[in-house]
Amino acid sequence: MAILTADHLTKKYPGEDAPALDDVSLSIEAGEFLAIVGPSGSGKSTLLHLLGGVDRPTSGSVQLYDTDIYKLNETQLAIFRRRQVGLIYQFYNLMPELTVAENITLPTELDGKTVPAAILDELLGTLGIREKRGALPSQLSGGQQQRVAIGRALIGQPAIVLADEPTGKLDQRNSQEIMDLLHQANAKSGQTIVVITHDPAIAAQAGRVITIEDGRLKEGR
Ligand SMILES: Nc1ncnc2c1ncn2[C@@H]1O[C@H](COP(=O)(O)OP(=O)(O)OP(=O)(O)O)[C@@H](O)[C@H]1O
Repeated sequence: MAILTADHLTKKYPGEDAPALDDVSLSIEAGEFLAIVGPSGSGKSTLLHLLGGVDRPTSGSVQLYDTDIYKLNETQLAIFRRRQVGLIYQFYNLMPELTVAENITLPTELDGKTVPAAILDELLGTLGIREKRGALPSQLSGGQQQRVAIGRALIGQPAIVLADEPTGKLDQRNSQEIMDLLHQANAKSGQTIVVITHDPAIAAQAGRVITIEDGRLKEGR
């Protein structure tokens, strides 16, 4: 069953001649682990942002479950994104003044809900950062910060997790550990995951790989 369907997505940034993304259509199955690869500047991040409702396309549509997300107004889209999309970035993007536990529970709390203590505890344990729950991001290594970001993305069991070069700043061992956590969420909970990567070894572990070149979708496997 397709969880997400992107139809004829085109994105032209203001002032740019060529579109960053040019008529891309794809569908993502529930429970898929998809890697997006391609040269620098080819449009991978632009595609990821459009899949997650972070930016708006110039034309085309994205349907997540039965919601045509770009028909939503800004407020509706922000709420939808918070509930249905987990975002992970290369630079972690944690709130510096919040603790590990507070960073992870923030999206849920913004929704007016509380994360049960046992669920938070289990997730912290899975991520291997239980003893860091009261620490601030500045007191953590890069790998630990990315674990927090993964926790924040997974806690609400979103429809889809979108990760933009999640291991781009990490050494090989930490990179593999981060990927193992994402694969574990995919295998155990059926979490649908899309990862942009430049690393062939990481792409090789995905269930499907698509290639973006010059804003267009090339053949994948
Ligand atoms: N906000 C923006 N305004 C104008 N142009 C942009 C903007 N964001 C991206 N671009 C341009 O769109 C094209 C695609 O960028 P994008 O970041 O999607 O590529 P990418 O494949 O993710 O690159 P990288 O692998 O280097 O992260 C590039 O030419 C880039 O310069």
